Amino acid sequence: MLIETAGLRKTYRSRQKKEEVEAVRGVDLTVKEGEIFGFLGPNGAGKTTTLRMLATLLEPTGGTARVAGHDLLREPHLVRRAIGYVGQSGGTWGEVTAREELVMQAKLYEMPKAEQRTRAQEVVEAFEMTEFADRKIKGYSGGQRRRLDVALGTVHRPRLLFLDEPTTGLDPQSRAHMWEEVRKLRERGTSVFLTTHYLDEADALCDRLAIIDNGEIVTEGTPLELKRQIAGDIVEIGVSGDGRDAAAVLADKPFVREIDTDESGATGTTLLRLYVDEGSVAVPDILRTLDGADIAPASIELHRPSLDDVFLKQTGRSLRESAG
Ligand SMILES: Nc1ncnc2c1ncn2[C@@H]1O[C@H](COP(=O)(O)OP(=O)(O)OP(=O)(O)O)[C@@H](O)[C@H]1O
Repeated sequence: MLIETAGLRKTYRSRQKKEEVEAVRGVDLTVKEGEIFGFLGPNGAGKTTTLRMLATLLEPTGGTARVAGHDLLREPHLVRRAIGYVGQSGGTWGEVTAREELVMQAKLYEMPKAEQRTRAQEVVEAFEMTEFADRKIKGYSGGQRRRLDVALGTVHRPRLLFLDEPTTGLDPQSRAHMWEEVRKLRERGTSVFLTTHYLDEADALCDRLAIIDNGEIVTEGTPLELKRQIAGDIVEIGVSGDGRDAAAVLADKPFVREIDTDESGATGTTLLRLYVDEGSVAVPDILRTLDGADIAPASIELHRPSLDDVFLKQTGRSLRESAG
């Protein structure tokens, strides 16, 4: 295991020690060598706090962890040597060039002088930065700057790279490019632990992920495993009123596993969320049943479970909305 934590906790105390924020409330995690592991959750869920603890930048209030073969609390210096860390955007800026920053980083990690420029060149090529590596950073686009941030984290060839929201604020093309860079890191043998509040990013990029909410892990697995927790399909039906009549007639149907009622839709309507075995078979039957009870649905929609449905099922809220 590359990362193994047990009961990892962090409580922030205000200076007057009056207020306490339980940012991380006992996290048990395992990350395997060679994985892209995602930590998905809404704003304030505790993602950055966990990541900074694992990267030795923040002292845990409780719990234990091994990172890259070393005890996080007893051997932080050995952990530090094995990992790379890229914080939320805003790291690089200024009059120097990407190449100069990379050489600086190599120096910082005490690489022999002869190797510093060679290593910088390798990283420039690996991250396809040749075109702009010798220009001043202040003229870079957001995507170029972010690419440099991540490149800097890899100069000393870490086994494990921590990335805090690597694509936040990037345009779709730069995001796609960043996903490719992260996949290439894995191909070259670097494992990646990243945080994100993008559902599609967690789904497309991560081998495994944990969903965190309110400082606690809600669920963990491969994107496919998580979506399979919601067996079958989801049919969403909009009905006027409180939806009780519709829910009552549909609840008796053998193919309906569960019905959730969501009143947050348009005024005067209710959204019924039906978890069914096979959506395409269920929809005609649902329509017939509603028709038989003289209920005309305002909308009906069939969809395969997404990671948002997993979050919704576990927390009762949509991550799409909570992430802001
Ligand atoms: N230095 C601090 N002092 C007090 N409270 C803090 C501190 N840093 C974070 N918190 C609180 O801890 C909780 C978790 O914050 P954290 O930054 O880990 O969340 P996050 O999931 O990374 O969110 P985001 O996506 O916004 O970065 C939040 O309620 C936050 O306000």
